[in-house]
Amino acid sequence: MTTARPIPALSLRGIDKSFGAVKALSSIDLDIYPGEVVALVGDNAAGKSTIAKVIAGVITPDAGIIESDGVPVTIPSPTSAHALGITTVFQELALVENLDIVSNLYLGRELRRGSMLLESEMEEVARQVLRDLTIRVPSVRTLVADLSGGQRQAVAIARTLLGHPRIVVLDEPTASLSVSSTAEVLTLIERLRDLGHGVVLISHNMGDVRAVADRIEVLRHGRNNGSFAARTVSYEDIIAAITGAVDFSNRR
Ligand SMILES: Nc1ncnc2c1ncn2[C@@H]1O[C@H](COP(=O)(O)OP(=O)(O)OP(=O)(O)O)[C@@H](O)[C@H]1O
Repeated sequence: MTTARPIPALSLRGIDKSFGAVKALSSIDLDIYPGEVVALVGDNAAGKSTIAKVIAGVITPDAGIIESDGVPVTIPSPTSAHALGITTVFQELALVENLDIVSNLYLGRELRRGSMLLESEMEEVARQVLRDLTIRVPSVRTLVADLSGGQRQAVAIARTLLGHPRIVVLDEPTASLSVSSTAEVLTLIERLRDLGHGVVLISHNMGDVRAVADRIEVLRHGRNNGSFAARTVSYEDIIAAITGAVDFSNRR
């Protein structure tokens, strides 16, 4: 007896996107399942960030179908992405250095009663979110300026969780992090999966990808070039797919 796979939380089919003469995406397919880390890998200009932006509602595709839980949808804006339970943490972290963790978590969506900020309520939720993700910081009142790179990335990810997303897209979350900070962020990604989120991990770092991904989707020149189970694929096959040494475009 075979067990049917669940319906993807988000499914992209035949997504095209051009910027003038540059065809950034050509008929891209991508499925994101709950409780799974799918890594999106590929060389520079392969189209990874463009896909992240399509999912985030930052850019609109020229063609293709997007389904959320099997239902056709459009994602014309970041607000509509949020409404579908999609949250994206882009490379350039949008944290404010001279504010503390609580203020950063709630930036632009502070809890208020009338004109009064509900500081202790925000502090309590902040503690809970950090606890759920097993993120260790000196205090929720520590300034972001005093955090390590890994802790900052963790706070940026925790911030997205306040919106109770189903899908978390992480664009190069370990770029420019130290070895120990990278390890913290990878543990956090596993935690997100264990909490049932569908995670899209965009990364150039094959070590990171192989450490946490369940599935690896390779892009080359804006096209799919293979879908691999991370546990069993060889390093050589991934590199061959990324460089185009082997055409894996039918392997889906
Ligand atoms: N806003 C834009 N205007 C014009 N061209 C763009 C734009 N965004 C992306 N592109 C082009 O689309 C292609 C795919 O870019 P994208 O940023 O998605 O690649 P990537 O795989 O994320 O690359 P990298 O790993 O270098 O970040 C590139 O050729 C890029 O120059």
